[in-house]
Amino acid sequence: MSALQLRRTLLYVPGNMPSMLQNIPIFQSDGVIIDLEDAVPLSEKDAGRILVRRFLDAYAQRNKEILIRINPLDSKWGIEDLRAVLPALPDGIRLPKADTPEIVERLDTLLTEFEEELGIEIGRFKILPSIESAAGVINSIKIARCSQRVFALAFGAEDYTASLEIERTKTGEELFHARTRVIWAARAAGIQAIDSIFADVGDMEGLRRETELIKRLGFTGKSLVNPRQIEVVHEVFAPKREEIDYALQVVEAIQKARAMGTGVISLGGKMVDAPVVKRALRVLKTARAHHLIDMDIDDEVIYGQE
Ligand SMILES: CC(C)(COP(=O)(O)OP(=O)(O)OC[C@H]1O[C@@H](n2cnc3c(N)ncnc32)[C@H](O)[C@@H]1OP(=O)(O)O)[C@@H](O)C(=O)NCCC(=O)NCCSC(=O)C[C@@](O)(CC(=O)O)C(=O)O
Ligand SMILES: [Mg+2]
Repeated sequence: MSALQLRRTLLYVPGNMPSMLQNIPIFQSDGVIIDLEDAVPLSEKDAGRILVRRFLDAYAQRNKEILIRINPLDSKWGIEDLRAVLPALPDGIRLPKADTPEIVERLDTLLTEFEEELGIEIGRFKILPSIESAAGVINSIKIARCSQRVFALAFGAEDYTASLEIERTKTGEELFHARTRVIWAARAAGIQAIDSIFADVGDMEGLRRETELIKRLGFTGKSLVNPRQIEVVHEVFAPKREEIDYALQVVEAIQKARAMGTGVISLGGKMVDAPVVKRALRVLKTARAHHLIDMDIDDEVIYGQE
């Protein structure tokens, strides 16, 4: 069984704020994105990257995935950001404004050069491209496939709406097509899809509604700006007891069907066949990753034994 790495919550932490950085070890998010880009004012770009390097050097017992959002590669800070932070071995780089596959390939090449210089395994540093413009959305399938390092696509709704010169609303109609294309691109490439931030940190019900929506669309996680948002998003992504119970019934039903020599069976009046079983196994793998069940989930249930 392939284990599922949960990335439900990636919390942004501004790289120029020592008081916020120091709490990273205690946050319950699946990962953090230490930001050197938009959260850090121009006057603090240099101080910010030095602070982040010091913080990472001291954070020996890493207990969550650490990504660094560098400044765009074509800005005057991007390469300096990489030079400063990579020796402290973050897990990967979140690349903002990833509008083309070429810019991601350029980062891939730079990461290889740094890995050679540092004498570490080639491919160690991962890439999370941020799709945050119309060009990025259109190119998202090429971006998802252009490097082995790309483990997910992230959507950035704030810059996306700014680039389209439109307002971002809480109902999100204006984001629907872009979100869907980012999800299609990521899923077609077999990688995860991470939704944008929800900026109103006081509106927990709004956050819950948006998270329920983006989960239904197919995102596997969400970027966050405030630690108080973590719990709500984890609650939404956790499979519900009824879903787990139904998934267990589906698996039992299909095993019975197979024993009878058929690939389809009725459960509570509804047809159960391979796609239903596939979804059930997904629920069970997610439940296992949430420690809600401890059984082994066997992909052979879908495909049968040879
Ligand atoms: C939003 C707000 C100002 C609210 O402040 P408030 O003061 O009202 O928050 P409170 O809840 O009162 O804070 C209670 C306690 O938690 C501490 N605390 C709060 N937030 C913390 C945190 N993030 N990390 C650690 N600690 C934290 C705080 O220091 C305090 O600690 P203490 O004083 O000790 O009690 C604050 O959260 C914040 O700055 N967030 C990060 C903002 C940021 O990184 N933006 C850039 C990334 S997005 C982007 O670029 C969009 C995107 O590019 C990409 C995309 O979408 O993916 C696109 O284009 O879309
Ligand atoms: Mg942005």
